[in-house]
Amino acid sequence: YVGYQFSRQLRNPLPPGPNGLPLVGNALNVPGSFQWLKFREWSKQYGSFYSLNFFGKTMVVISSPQILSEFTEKRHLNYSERPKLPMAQALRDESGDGKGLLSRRMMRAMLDNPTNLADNIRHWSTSLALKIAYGYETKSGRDEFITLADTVLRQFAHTQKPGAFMVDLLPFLKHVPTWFPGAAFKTTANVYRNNFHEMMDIPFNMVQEQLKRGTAKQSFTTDLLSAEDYSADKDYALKTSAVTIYGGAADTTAGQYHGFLLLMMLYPDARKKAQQELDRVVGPDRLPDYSDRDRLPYLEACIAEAMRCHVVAPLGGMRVAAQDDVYDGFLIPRGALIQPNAWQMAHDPEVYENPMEYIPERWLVPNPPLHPRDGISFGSGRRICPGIVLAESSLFIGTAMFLSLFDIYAVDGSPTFFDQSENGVLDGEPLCHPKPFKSRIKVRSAKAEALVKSIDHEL
Ligand code: HEM
Repeated sequence: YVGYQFSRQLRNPLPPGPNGLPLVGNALNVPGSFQWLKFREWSKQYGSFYSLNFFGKTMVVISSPQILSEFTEKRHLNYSERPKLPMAQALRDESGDGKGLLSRRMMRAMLDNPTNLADNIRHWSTSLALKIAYGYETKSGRDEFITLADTVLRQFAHTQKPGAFMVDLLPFLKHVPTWFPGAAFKTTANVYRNNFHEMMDIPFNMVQEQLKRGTAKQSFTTDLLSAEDYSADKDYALKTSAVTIYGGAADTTAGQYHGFLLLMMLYPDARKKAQQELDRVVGPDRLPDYSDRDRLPYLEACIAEAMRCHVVAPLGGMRVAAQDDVYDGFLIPRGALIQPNAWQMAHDPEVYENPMEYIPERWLVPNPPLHPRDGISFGSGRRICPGIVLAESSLFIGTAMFLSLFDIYAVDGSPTFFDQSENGVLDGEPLCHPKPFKSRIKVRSAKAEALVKSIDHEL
C-alpha cells in the first residue's frame, strides 16, 4: 500500500501546501475557530488550491469559485459525498404563509423585549424551521421544542468543528473503552445522541398522532407520511430528512439575520436608505409582504451585501473524494477532504472592491459582481443548499418588516465597525454568528407601534 501511495505521488504530487510535523501533519497549525482566516493566510503563499495534511489525511482547500465548481459541478460524481466525521456520525448511529406570520410575531417580540435581540431571532428562525418540517406552531416565549432543538443544534455544530474531537482525526479511538485517555468524547457522544434522537422522535411522533386524529397541519413530514407510497420501513429515513431540514434552516437563517441587523446598526446611512425605500413603496399603514419584493431593490442590495460581508457558513459544505483524481497535474487522493473557503471567495479584492466594507450600492450597477448566492453562501453542485429560496424569502420578509417598524442604533459599548478578526464582532464558529452586541431598538412611530400591536389577535 505504501509503495502504491508513493508511486502515484511520484506521477502526480499532492497539491502544494504548508509543511507539517511528522505524524500529525498540519493538525496543530489549524486554529480552533476562524479557520478561514488561517486558510486565507496560507492561500497567499500556495494559491487558491492547496493541500493540508491531518494525521495522513489530505484536505484540499479551495478559495476560487471557478475551481470549486470544477469539483462540485463538473466532477460531481466524484465529489458529492460528505465526509463521515465519526463524532457527527455518533449522533445517528445505533439507533410559509403569504404574509410572514412568524416574522410578524418576531416584530411583536422585538417591541416587548428589544434587548433580547438574539433570543427573538432564534425563536423566529427555529419556529420557521419547525413549521416547515413538522407544521408545528411554536408558542411565544418559552417553547419546549425550541429549547430541545437549540440544544441539539449547538451540539451538532460542535461535532462539525474541525479538530474539536480527536476521534475525527484518529478514528481508531472509536474502538477504545471509555476510561481510555482521549475517549471522553464517548460520554459526550451519548448525551448528544440521546438529545438528537429525542429531536427526531418527538415531533415525528406528534405528526403521526395528529394524522390519526385528522389535525395534522401541512408540512414536509405530513406530506411524506400521507403519501401513497408511504410504508413504516421508511420512518427512519423520513425522520432523518425532517431533522436535516430543520437543522439546515434554523441556525443559518438566524445567523444571517442577526448579522444583517448588526450591519444595519453599523451602517446607519444604508439603513436609512432602505427605510426610505420601504416608506415609499409600502407606506406607513400596512406591513410589507412578499408581493413588495420586486419593488425594493435597495433592500435586496442590503441583503446581498450582508450575505457577502457576513458569510454564515464560512467554510461552506465539505465534500470527500470518492476515488483518486488528478486536477491540474496534482493528485487528489481517494478520501481527501474538499474544503471550500467561502469566506475568502466573498472577500476577494479582485472581485469585490473594498471587500471588508459594507457597500449595498455595489449590487445596483449594470454588471454587478458574483452574487454570494451563486456558489458561495449556499455551496454548489449536487449538494447545494436546497433551502436557498426559503432562506432568501425569510430574510426578505424579516428584514423588510424590521426596517419598516424599527430603528436600530449603536449605544455606549456597541461595536464600532464590522471587525471580522479573531477579536472582533463574530464568534468564529463553523456556523458563524455575531457575538451578542449592545444596541438600542426603537419603534419608528406611533403608527408603526400600532401596526405591531395589531398582530396580537394572531398570537
Ligand atoms: C441563510 C441561510 C442559509 C445558508 C447560508 C445555508 C448554507 C448552506 C450551505 C453552505 C450548505 C452546504 C452546501 C454544499 O455543500 O455545497 C447547505 C446545505 C444544506 N442546507 Fe442550507 N443554508 C441556509 C438555509 C437553509 C434552509 C432555510 C434550509 C431548509 C429548508 C436549508 C437546508 C439545507 C440542507 C438540508 C442542506 C444539506 C444538503 C445536502 O447535504 O445535500 N438551508 N446550506
